[in-house]
Amino acid sequence: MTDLLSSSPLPREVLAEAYEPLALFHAKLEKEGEPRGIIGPRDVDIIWERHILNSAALVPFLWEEMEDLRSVKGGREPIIGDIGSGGGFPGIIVAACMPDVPVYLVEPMERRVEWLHEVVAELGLTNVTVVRARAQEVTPGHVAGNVKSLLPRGFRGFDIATCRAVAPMTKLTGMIFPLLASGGKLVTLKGRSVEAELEKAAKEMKKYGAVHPHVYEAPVGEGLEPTRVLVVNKK
Ligand SMILES: C[S@@+](CC[C@H](N)C(=O)[O-])C[C@H]1O[C@@H](n2cnc3c(N)ncnc32)[C@H](O)[C@@H]1O
Repeated sequence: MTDLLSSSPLPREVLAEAYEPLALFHAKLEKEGEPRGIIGPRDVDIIWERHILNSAALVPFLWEEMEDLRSVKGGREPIIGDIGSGGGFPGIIVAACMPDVPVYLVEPMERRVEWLHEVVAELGLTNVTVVRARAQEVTPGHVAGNVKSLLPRGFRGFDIATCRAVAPMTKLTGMIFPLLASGGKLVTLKGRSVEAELEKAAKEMKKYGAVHPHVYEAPVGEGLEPTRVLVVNKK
């Protein structure tokens, strides 16, 4: 099976300098993704669109939030935590597109963690740390002993948390906001039901100091269906 976008110039145009490493990721996904349970059988010919370009739609929003954070963090480089990375979405794509930003991939499942280590090595990504843990185990003040050494010294939370397809906002809020630094942001890919999710999660959002939610339509590439990005600030 061949990816519908493999002969298109679009991936290279959208990904620019990240195209080369992400083409390696694409090749690995095409060959090993389905047998290793990383992607579904119906995804094999839409890896560029559904997984790689879809994840990359988050990146312009991350640059913007990083600018915001840099101005209040006194020049300290913000760190990103991708929570529930699975096969590396969006975390691997974010790391390839932002090679100077430290990205932590937080994923509890051993099989996926093994895959993520391989991907990081094969793509030559030097800004990624794979952390085998549940979100609750990288929460400042409750960091599990076995993951402490993987996180920055004096870890006070991620400045930005990214994620895709991990949980609805009612559940995601309690998972993500405790592991964000104060003033941090959740920047997540969401489906069409995002407004309804936000409405249902009002109580949890209040409890965890999740404020100013904004939903954006995010382009994936010319001729492709856009996706949606939700940005929420931590008080
Ligand atoms: C449906 S998959 C999505 C994977 C990837 N983000 C994607 O979009 O393809 C959800 C992932 O969240 C992980 N996960 C589940 N509970 C978690 C928790 N408490 N903390 C961190 N990750 C969790 C699962 O192991 C799984 O890899």
